[in-house]
Amino acid sequence: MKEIIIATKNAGKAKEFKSFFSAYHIEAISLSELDKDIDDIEETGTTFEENAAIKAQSIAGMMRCPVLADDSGLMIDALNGRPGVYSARYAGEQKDDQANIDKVLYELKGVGASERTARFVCVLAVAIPGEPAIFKKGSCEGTIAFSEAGENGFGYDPIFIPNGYNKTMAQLSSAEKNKISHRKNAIVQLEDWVKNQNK
Ligand SMILES: O=c1[nH]c(=O)c2ncn([C@@H]3O[C@H](COP(=O)(O)OP(=O)(O)OP(=O)(O)O)[C@@H](O)[C@H]3O)c2[nH]1
Ligand SMILES: [Mg+2]
Repeated sequence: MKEIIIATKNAGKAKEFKSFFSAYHIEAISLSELDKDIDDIEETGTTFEENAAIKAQSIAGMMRCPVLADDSGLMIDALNGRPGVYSARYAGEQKDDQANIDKVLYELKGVGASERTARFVCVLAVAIPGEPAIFKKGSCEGTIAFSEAGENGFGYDPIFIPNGYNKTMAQLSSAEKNKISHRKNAIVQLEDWVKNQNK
């Protein structure tokens, strides 16, 4: 089976990429599965695009093969787009999903249902040694719940209610999430490139 390296150490993302790529008979390999120990890549950018490019290009340079990276996050209108690019570390360097959720719910105390609009955003960057990077962006619109619900997914999924649903992303099955997510909406735009990897 063909393989593609995904420049992520996030187990939740890796699981979703494995599922997307298996449909094309490609194995998505995350950084945690490589034989080498890869140091954490500093995400010094201020946009999803910059951070996705930093992650994809640094691993492509090291491995000398095409690499896909995902930089993603949750943008909440009532918080002026925060946590945004800082979603993983919103409550501190330890990247604690529960602490991040608690911080968002605290900051949205007193904010009414109609003001709790938000979206997940995902930017994918493909770095191919010697070629310009390819970028694709996907989003998923929704609202922030008043409390957590659900066990599936990762990150902020327990407090994000996608538009058209009355449950959180974490209450959807992974198959349901993978049909509507920001990641899915970005990856479908890479379909031609993905299919070419298998030739
Ligand atoms: O509920 C969620 N469902 C999702 O589908 C999702 N996608 C992203 N996020 C949040 O945004 C951060 C990304 O930050 P990020 O792109 O820097 O990734 P990361 O640092 O976790 O891993 P890496 O890929 O950089 O190794 C993540 O940690 C999460 O907090 C999500 N939350
Ligand atoms: Mg990161």
